[in-house]
Amino acid sequence: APASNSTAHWRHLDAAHHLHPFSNTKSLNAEGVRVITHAAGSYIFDSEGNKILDGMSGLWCSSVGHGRHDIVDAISDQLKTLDYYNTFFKTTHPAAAELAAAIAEVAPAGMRHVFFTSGGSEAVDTVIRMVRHYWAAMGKPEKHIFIARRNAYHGSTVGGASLGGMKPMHAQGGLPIPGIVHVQQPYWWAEGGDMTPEAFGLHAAREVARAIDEAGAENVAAFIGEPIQGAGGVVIPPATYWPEVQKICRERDVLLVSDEVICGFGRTGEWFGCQYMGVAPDLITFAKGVTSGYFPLGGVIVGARVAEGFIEHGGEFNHGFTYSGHPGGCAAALANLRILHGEKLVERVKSEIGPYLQARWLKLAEHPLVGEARMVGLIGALELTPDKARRAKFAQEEGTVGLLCRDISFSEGLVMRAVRDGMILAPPFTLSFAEADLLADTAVRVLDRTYAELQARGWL
Ligand SMILES: Cc1ncc(COP(=O)(O)O)c(CNc2cccc(C(=O)O)c2)c1O
Repeated sequence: APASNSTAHWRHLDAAHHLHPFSNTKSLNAEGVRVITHAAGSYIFDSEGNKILDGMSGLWCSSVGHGRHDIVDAISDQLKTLDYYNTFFKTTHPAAAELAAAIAEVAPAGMRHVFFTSGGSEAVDTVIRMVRHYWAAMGKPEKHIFIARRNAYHGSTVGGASLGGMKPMHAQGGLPIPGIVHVQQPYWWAEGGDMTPEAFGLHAAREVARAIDEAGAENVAAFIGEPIQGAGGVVIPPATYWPEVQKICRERDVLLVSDEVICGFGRTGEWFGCQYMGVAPDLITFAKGVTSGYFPLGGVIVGARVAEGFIEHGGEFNHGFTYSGHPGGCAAALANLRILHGEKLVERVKSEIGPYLQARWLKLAEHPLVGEARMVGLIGALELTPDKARRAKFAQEEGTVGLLCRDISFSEGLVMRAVRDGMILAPPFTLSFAEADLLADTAVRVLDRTYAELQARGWL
């Protein structure tokens, strides 16, 4: 039998017992899973001793980097004092109250209330229930429909996956649930045609107006969107998009929900992505970067209009989770926020490491394989194409080139994620300038190797 601390041992146990998220377990087991054993700073290490630059901050979450023992100690101290108690039935605990206040402090003006969950999907599902309850409490129960975008990602619960616009997710489980309308996404590269980005931004925003008017504004509860669509491929909307959406929603008394599970807590160089886009939502969902992934935590930040209506007229809200406000998650988030404040990491994303990496990243558009390079704060994407002028797709099945490039990147010691035939990036806020240079230099090598491989296959 393989040694108990060997790759073979962990692969054996994993293949025999572990069903992975978003995976084809059969092909994963045939290929063999990579065992990540530890992490430090901007790096992850696998059981074969490979050191890999974590260009995705895990899954968009490790904002302050790996191995922060001050967060670990804060969690440990909290759990030794209070391992668990709930926030149902007229109880709270210090960390929950303190974290709600600390989030209200950094949230956009007027957003002073927080509902806690264990992750982003639960936060999104909470919004569906909270918003519909709000409108009913306002005497308008018919305002129940949500407008969301095609190719949006809002989680993997029945509600979150229904609000999301990813067809493969809808196909498994008979989704979406009723009362959800999807509209065009503001994805200029693939859908902008001959329009300028500015014109396309307005065009995509007006799809929201059309959808609301078709459903009847009196039946529409809210619009939900990610400031920048993350899992959809880092779709950065033209600057004209969000202000127009906000105007359209205000004219029709439709609430605005900013899903900031990825964009929240500094990823764009602002505390929240809606601030980067210049809009003021009624609700914000968050998770991931609120604890830098050290402990599961998510939630909803509620603005004045909904909070006031909800508190004054909502009565008992029949919704919540066992771990809503878990002491461990709250302690992790408080320690994480202390680091974000103490090391001025949001400003660092906005004014130092963000601009530095952006300069290197945007230059990649000069590479023959890259049709567009885009980055805001520390979230970016490359669009690979065989014909830049036509923004053409590859002849091969969409995603084939992306996965090839992703595998080459891993072999070169850099994690980048593939989405369709693009590469996406979201490194830790603590990335050093030297690591940013290493990342950019490696990306060039990855693109060169991918280009050579495509030529060898006759695909270019
Ligand atoms: C905008 C948004 N909203 C909700 C969720 C759901 O959060 P939870 O996963 O914590 O339930 C997300 C999560 N985003 C997410 C999750 C898993 C993988 C990837 C990827 O890009 O590969 C992205 C997200 O990005």
